[in-house]
Amino acid sequence: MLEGNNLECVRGDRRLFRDINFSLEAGGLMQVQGPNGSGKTSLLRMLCGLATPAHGEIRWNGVEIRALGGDYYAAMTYLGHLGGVKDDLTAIENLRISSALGGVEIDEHKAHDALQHMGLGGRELLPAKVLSQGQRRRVTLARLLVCGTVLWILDEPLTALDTTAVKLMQGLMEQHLEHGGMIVMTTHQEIEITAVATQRLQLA
Ligand SMILES: Nc1ncnc2c1ncn2[C@@H]1O[C@H](COP(=O)(O)OP(=O)(O)OP(=O)(O)O)[C@@H](O)[C@H]1O
Repeated sequence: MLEGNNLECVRGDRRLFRDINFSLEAGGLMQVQGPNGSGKTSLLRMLCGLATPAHGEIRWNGVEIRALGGDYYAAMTYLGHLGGVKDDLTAIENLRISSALGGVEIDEHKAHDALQHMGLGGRELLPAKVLSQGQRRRVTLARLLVCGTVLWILDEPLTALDTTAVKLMQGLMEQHLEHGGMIVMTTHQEIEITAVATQRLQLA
């Protein structure tokens, strides 16, 4: 279970939010919503330990995430809105390296299969710089097929995706939730995801 207790975020001289509370259980989806600049990315960065709350705490299965360290990272995958795809590496290399950095080593065959599943068949060996924005996003999202983590934290995962890829992601996320996974995500796009428990966290 992921819990946020009385979370507060201060950026520069601005308080973006305070008193944010939630708990997310197996099979649960939390959609973080709010206008540009309301603090959605800041909240997600807190939830994956990249930023520290000005106040409050984040717990994973009852333990503060900073105390858990590597055990938390083994359970969680964070995909930031920039994607982190490296221009000079091929799609396969990008996927294998980002997976390894996330603690999961995959061979070329597995990377190939995941990229093919994401509709990138025939593009796997091209340097990422020649891929379209939507194709680059698909390379980033292919991580979800190989990571094996229970908690996905996704910042604007649907940006630049066409309708086919949005449907693919919808299916992938629903399958993850059906199997007891958890997802925290932001999106400015409309998407209906079936989950046993969906909650919306609105930032002002
Ligand atoms: N390191 C920082 N120092 C000062 N201000 C920051 C810093 N990082 C973010 N901010 C500010 O915090 C606010 C919230 O940023 P954040 O990226 O969390 O918003 P968001 O809700 O994700 O926005 P968007 O919908 O545009 O992605 C913005 O005004 C941003 O400029």
